[in-house]
Amino acid sequence: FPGPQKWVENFPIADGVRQSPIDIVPGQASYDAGLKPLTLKYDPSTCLDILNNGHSVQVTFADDTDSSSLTDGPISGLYRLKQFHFHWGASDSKGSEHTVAGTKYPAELHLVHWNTKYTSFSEAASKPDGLAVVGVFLKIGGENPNLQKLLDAFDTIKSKGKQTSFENFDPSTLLPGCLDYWTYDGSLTTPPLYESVTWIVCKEPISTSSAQMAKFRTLLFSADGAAQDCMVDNYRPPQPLKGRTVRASFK
Ligand SMILES: CCCSc1c(F)c(F)c(S(=O)(=O)NC)c(F)c1F
Ligand SMILES: [Zn+2]
Repeated sequence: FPGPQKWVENFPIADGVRQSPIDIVPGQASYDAGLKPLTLKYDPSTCLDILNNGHSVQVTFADDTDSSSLTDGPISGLYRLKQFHFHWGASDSKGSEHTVAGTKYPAELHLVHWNTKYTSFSEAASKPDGLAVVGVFLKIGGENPNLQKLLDAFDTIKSKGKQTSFENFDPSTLLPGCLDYWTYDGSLTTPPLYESVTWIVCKEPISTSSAQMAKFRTLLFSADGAAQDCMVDNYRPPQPLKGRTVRASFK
């Protein structure tokens, strides 16, 4: 799985006009009074399992009903939660995909939702209005007890392809208190890099501890039996804005 610089060979859209992530420059974002507050309604009973997919740790949700959904904010219609996952660094000095005026956070949470105007996630994933991803930065501060519930499952999903049941987790416990956000049109940040994502990046980070970040780094990119390859630096660097506007939901 080659690094970000090589993706363009197999995925030419890597050099596309609406690639993600980006560096968000607050002073250059335009406040849009028409942007609504986010409505996130998550039902813990839709939480299914936790998986090491070889690129990140992912928690997957049942998306056969509207029980866990995103509405309002910059989007129209209803988007269903499919999964959430993280990106992080080899040290606390890097790891987030989006940056804020050049500042890197140690990690970034992505809550992936798909537009129910389409019949499934996989149909929506390649459409220009198919996905809405809520991004939440993690900063080093106090230990996060809600995050700890995820970390406690990591020993059983250390290597690529490992999966274990993970039930009754409420993803809203990983959201910041303030849901002010920046929004822009972008893409998946891993191949196939589809330009199908309405990005909604929360201004306020959540806290995690350095010890908790170290736990993320115990995961492996590699499968059982293969040479151990620590899962770190699974973030794509910021991409050119190419004339896009970043809107802010707050002054
Ligand atoms: C067809 C992709 C399968 S679901 C998925 C994912 F696995 C992922 F990693 C990202 S990301 O690009 O890394 N973060 C925004 C996504 F957006 C996703 F929708
Ligand atoms: Zn992601």
